[in-house]
Amino acid sequence: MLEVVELTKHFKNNKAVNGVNLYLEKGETVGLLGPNGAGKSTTISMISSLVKPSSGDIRLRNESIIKTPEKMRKILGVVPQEIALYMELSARENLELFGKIYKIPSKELKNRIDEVLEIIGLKDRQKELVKTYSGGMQRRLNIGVALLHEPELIIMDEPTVGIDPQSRNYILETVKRLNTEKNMTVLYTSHYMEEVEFLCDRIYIMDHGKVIASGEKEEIKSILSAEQTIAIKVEMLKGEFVESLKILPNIRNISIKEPIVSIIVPKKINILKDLFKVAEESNTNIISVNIETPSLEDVFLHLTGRQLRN
Ligand SMILES: Nc1ncnc2c1ncn2[C@@H]1O[C@H](COP(=O)(O)OP(=O)(O)OP(=O)(O)O)[C@@H](O)[C@H]1O
Repeated sequence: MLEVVELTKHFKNNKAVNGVNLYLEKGETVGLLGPNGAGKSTTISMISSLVKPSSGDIRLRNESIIKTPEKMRKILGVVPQEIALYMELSARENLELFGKIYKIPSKELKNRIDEVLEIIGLKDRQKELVKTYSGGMQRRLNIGVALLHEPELIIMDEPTVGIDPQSRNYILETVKRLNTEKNMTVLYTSHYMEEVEFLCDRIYIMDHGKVIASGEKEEIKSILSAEQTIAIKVEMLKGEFVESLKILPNIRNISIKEPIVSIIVPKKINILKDLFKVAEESNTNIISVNIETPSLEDVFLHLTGRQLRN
């Protein structure tokens, strides 16, 4: 349905997006993951024809839309990162106003607004002013605006940033429903691994303007299939214990979230004997040892050497 080819955007010397290739099939939910500044928003802005690419192409059903952005706008709903609503109007009034901007015929508009209010769960509060809404409710209305013209493709730019967990779950469930019940194609941008793991079948990981990994969720996780994460919970964490772990052979990575030390080691290696020896020598009491399958967070750490949320 959508194909992005060697897309590039330079802001003076900054290569914000540097040769990105990606595609979306109809009905897919695809995640675009990456830390702050990775180039996700710039990529989305080019797909939405808000920013002109320096080079590369964006194709909708095999047809370049860079010179004909109106073709894209017709089928595309964009949920921006920032709240773009009129605070002094009610939810219904906001939807009426945006419906007119989108030129939805007024006969149709009433039904569309009723349906959208149902989807975003704001039917009962539709007459209240947006400025009295919680952050989560405003985000839901932001999504509602993008759904008004029944888009085939929806692009969401970090739609759950800074909201309470309940609203966040509601949004995630709504996106899932739009995909399964309406066969809506979704491009979902986030720097929360767990959201992308929950929603998306296929994932692109971006860093420094480039796609550094892409594929089916399980495929991406299998990057680490030859390795395993071992989480060691200790009674009291001592520097000596960590230092001795560091010099053990075969340890790929050590991360600490007190009182748990997580290490990544090759699957074939039996590290447990060494682990208990090091604990004994440093007078460390091990409470539990858990062998875990790698998460997307581990994959990101492995690929970039950095934690995602820094
Ligand atoms: N209009 C602009 N002018 C100059 N530089 C820009 C502009 N927009 C973005 N950039 C730069 O491009 C790079 C990528 O930014 P972008 O916002 O696309 O990243 P992101 O992955 O969406 O991050 P975030 O999660 O913070 O939104 C950053 O270095 C940013 O400072």
